[in-house]
Amino acid sequence: MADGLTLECVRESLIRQEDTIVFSLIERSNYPMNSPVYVEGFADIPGFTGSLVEYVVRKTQAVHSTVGRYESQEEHPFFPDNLLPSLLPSYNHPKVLHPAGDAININTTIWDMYFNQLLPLFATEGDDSNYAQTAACDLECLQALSRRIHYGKYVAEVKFKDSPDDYGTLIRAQDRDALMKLLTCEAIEEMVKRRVEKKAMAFGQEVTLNGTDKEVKYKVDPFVVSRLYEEWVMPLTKLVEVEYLLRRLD
Ligand SMILES: C=C(O[C@@H]1C=C(C(=O)O)C=C[C@H]1O)C(=O)O
Repeated sequence: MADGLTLECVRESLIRQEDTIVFSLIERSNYPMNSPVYVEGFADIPGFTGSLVEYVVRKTQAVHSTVGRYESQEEHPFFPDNLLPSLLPSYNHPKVLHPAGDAININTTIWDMYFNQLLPLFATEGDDSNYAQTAACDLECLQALSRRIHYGKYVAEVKFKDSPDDYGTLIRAQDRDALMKLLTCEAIEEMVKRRVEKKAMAFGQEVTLNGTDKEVKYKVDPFVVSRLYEEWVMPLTKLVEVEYLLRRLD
């Protein structure tokens, strides 16, 4: 995103990212829970002791880092240790964020939320042995959620630029609670919740050719998607916003 960062274009990006999140949850819902994917040591991979999903995320993100994925300020790896630098020439991604924000990475919290809170809400019980496919879907969900939540840095930057005096006073006082209050817009949050619920209905509807089906079935419960946003996605985005603002004048 170029220098002309506005709240409107930041909000548009968040709206587009809702589509990616809803679709990634729908893709994951094609598989049951497949719990062996999450059991440490189950895959018995030589030289590796974690779970299959951890293996897939680590290896995929390691490859992506060698082609420059994490040079973009919009991207955050789940396992930042030991990532290799990019083999390609720099893409010259515009650096619109304050460099002190680069250190903010809450993917550990996102990982925990996804596996311990969200997945049990929407994955059906069962095991169909599609472990690699399941782990690949989890990776897509995690990346989509991580990108959206860390986009809070852009939200914070644009809000700071729009009202530098109001934010500046609170940043100098390092007043976390007041910053949270100032950046919160409840009317927007209400719209986000309603919109993602509607998207889950529209994108996840089972389409049939005969019009006699009385009960519409959804691949992912629209209420779960709305709850995901209310309880985790928006609060974590705002947490990133506050963390970013606290460092904005460093
Ligand atoms: C993104 C914004 O800032 C805050 C974060 C929101 C979110 O995570 O969706 C929504 C409203 C605000 O509380 C905004 O004002 O648009």
